[in-house]
Formats: sequence, C-alpha cells, structure tokens
Amino acid sequence: MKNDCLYAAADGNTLFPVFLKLEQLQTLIVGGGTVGLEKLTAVLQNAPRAAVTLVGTTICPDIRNLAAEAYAVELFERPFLSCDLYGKDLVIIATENAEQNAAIREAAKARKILVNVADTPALCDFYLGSVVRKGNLKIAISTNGKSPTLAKRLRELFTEAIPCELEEVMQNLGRIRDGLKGDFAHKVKELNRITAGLVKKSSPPGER
Ligand SMILES: C[C@@]1(CC(=O)O)C2=NC(=C\c3[nH]c(c(CCC(=O)O)c3CC(=O)O)Cc3[nH]c(c(CC(=O)O)c3CCC(=O)O)/C=C3\N/C(=C\2)[C@@H](CCC(=O)O)[C@]3(C)CC(=O)O)/[C@H]1CCC(=O)O
Ligand SMILES: NC(=O)c1ccc[n+]([C@@H]2O[C@H](COP(=O)([O-])OP(=O)(O)OC[C@H]3O[C@@H](n4cnc5c(N)ncnc54)[C@H](O)[C@@H]3O)[C@@H](O)[C@H]2O)c1
Repeated sequence: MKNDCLYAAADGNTLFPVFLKLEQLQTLIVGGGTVGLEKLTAVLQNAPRAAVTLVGTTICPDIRNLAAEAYAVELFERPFLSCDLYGKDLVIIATENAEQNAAIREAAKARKILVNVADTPALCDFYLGSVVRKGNLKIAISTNGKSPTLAKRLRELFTEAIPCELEEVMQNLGRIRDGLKGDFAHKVKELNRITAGLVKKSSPPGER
C-alpha cells in the first residue's frame, strides 16, 4: 500500500535534493558572460575547491579575476567543442544563444552527463538552489522554479534568523558524537536526549 503521507509531502515539489562534493567531480561551465559569472560564483561560494572548466568564446574580466583567485578553475577562451565534455560529470550551459544551448545539452545528454541550462527549466536535469550558509550548516532552498526571487528572500531571512552560535553547538555535538561509546542504538538515544532541548515544541494558540 502506498504511503499517503509520504507521497502528499512530495506533491508540490518532486525535486530530490543532494549535496555534491564538487572537488571530486568535474564541472564544465559553457559561457563566459554575466550568467556564466553568476553560476561560477554560485559554485565557488559553496565549493571553493571545485574542479571547474569554463569555456567561453569571450570571457569577461570578472570571471578571469574569480578564476585567478580560485583553487582549480581552468579557463578556455574559445567556442565550445564536444571534446570539452570528456570526463565531465556536470555541465552548466549559459551562452546567449538558446539553440546553441539546446545543442550543447544534447551532446552532454548523449554522454549521460547531468545538465543545467541556466534559466531554462525544461532543459535542466537539476536546478541550482538558493543556499543559506552558516559554518558547517547549509540549507538549500528550492521553490520548484516558481520564484527564484522568493528563494533569494528566504535565504536572506534564514541567514538573519539562524544564530551564529549554532556553529559552536554543531562543533560540540560533533565532538560528543565522536566520543560516544556503545552500540548504534545507544548512540542514537544519547544524541536525541542531548539535543531534545534544542527544538522546543510551542503550544497551540490558547494553550499554556
Ligand atoms: C536560486 C538561484 C540559484 C542560482 O542560480 O545560483 C536560481 N535563480 C536565482 C536568481 C534569479 N534567477 C532569476 C532572477 C530574476 C527574477 C525572477 O525571475 O524571479 C533571479 C533573482 C535575482 O537575481 O535577484 C531569473 C530566472 N531564473 C530561472 C528563470 C527561468 C524560468 O523561471 O522559467 C528565470 C527567468 C529568466 C528570464 O526571465 O529570462 C530559473 C531558475 N533559477 C533557478 C535558480 C532555478 C530554480 C530555483 C528554485 O527552485 O527556486 C531555475 C529553475 C533553473 C536554474 O537556473 O538553475 C538564484 C538565487 C540565488 C540567491 O541569491 O540566493
Ligand atoms: N544576463 C541576465 O541577467 C539574464 C537574465 C535572464 C536570462 N538570461 C539568459 O542567460 C543566457 C546567457 O546570458 P548572459 O547575460 O550571460 O549573456 P552574455 O552575452 O553576457 O554571455 C554569453 C556568453 O556565452 C559565450 N558563448 C556564446 N557562444 C558560445 C559558444 N559556442 N561556446 C562557448 N561560449 C559561447 C559568449 O562568448 C559569452 O561569453 C541567455 O540565454 C540569456 O537569455 C540572462
């Protein structure tokens, strides 16, 4: 029997979130303009050591500056070639030409590479999310493509609302977790006991 609650939860947004280790993967960005810069920035803000190749017929100075400071970004100022796809795991396509973007996507799909065509939901295997970052904590937000602007506003809201002290709490919990002895069930019980006070259930309105 299907689990109604489980399926209802996924009704609105069926995207499956994951957190990728981009320093272990090969990412290609095609396009060296405004959107290419936005996507490279988004990648490096989250994964400063990401291995990225960026190919653009022209490459804007801001991308050059970003790449010069980055750990593993390679730039090629020339048009895209299909050999750029060799060994790539992810491709983000951001040229100004929709037909060209679709053709590059086809070439990538033929190689089973996951593709994001910037601002073109129908041609994406994955979307970029809006990301709240507080030390080790990361919250990725998706509006299912309905409103990236709302995603950005929610990022600002959560960034403001989440206290910086949470990093210390996380570090302490990490230490406690590493030091816990006993079997798995015991560790889970202990960690749940220690953290119970972190999430206080508020009473329904009218109740005390
Ligand atoms: C989150 C974020 C991540 C990132 O890109 O890094 C992101 N877009 C961001 C900003 C943003 N993008 C746009 C605006 C202008 C205002 C507006 O349109 O709202 C603003 C706001 C601004 O810049 O202020 C334009 C836009 N975006 C898409 C379309 C096409 C369409 O909707 O059909 C158009 C119209 C293009 C046109 O009109 O031509 C599509 C997508 N944009 C997504 C991600 C994916 C869905 C994410 C989700 O599920 O919410 C998806 C589906 C695919 C993708 O590109 O991955 C980043 C916020 C980062 C941050 O600051 O936190
Ligand atoms: N700039 C925006 O704010 C914005 C907003 C919404 C949607 N978009 C869309 O995003 C896409 C890119 O926009 P942009 O502002 O970055 O454009 P842009 O003109 O600034 O940059 C396009 C880049 O693609 C490169 N390019 C073109 N053909 C290429 C090829 N064959 N191989 C490699 N590189 C190639 C160009 O040299 C340039 O570096 C477009 O589809 C645009 O409609 C842009």
